[in-house]
Amino acid sequence: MPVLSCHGVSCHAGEREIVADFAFELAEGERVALMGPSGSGKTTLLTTLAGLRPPSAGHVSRTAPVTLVFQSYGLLALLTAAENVEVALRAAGHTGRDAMRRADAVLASLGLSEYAGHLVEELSGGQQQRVAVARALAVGPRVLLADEPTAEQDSGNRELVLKELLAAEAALVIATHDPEVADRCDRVVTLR
Ligand SMILES: Nc1ncnc2c1ncn2[C@@H]1O[C@H](COP(=O)(O)OP(=O)(O)OP(=O)(O)O)[C@@H](O)[C@H]1O
Repeated sequence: MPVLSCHGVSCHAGEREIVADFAFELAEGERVALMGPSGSGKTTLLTTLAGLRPPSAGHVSRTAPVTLVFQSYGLLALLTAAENVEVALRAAGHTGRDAMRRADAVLASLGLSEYAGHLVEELSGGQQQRVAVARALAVGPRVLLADEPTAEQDSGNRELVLKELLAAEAALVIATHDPEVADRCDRVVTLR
């Protein structure tokens, strides 16, 4: 049984149809690259699959909570990198010291140890993007949707982000323009 599926999904912005009659199934542990030109609807589709916007037609089924890495990160700028991750861990039921320990470990895995105590607004775009990935991975997601999570990374950090995403025991959809990222996934779904 898929952990996430949708059938006949259409998404509109006003009168304009952005995604048309889209069907998709994501199996437990499967890794899918979502590709397509800029403006083809990848972000629209991911936010719809995550349940953040209703489709204008069709149906989305989820058998597990869905975690989303936002394209624009969605971090709390006046908290530190570690606090951003701890907020997610606390919301998932982890308490004080355990949340701090887990946040430190996941930030370290993404090369951010020395920035854990920095305010997000003091970090570069690429560092903020890795904090957003850390926050998503920290909660041990079963279904993870990541919107261009390597777009702001240099090649070394792109590898780090990809390695950590692929090491997660999660069913994964990665929206990407990067053919090398797509090559590392099990299959590619392309929006036109
Ligand atoms: N809230 C909105 N109101 C109007 N149009 C929107 C809205 N959100 C998205 N769109 C339009 O929908 C289309 C798809 O946008 P979306 O961000 O989903 O594409 P994308 O494939 O993720 O693009 P990119 O690769 O550039 O991130 C675009 O043409 C965009 O202008």
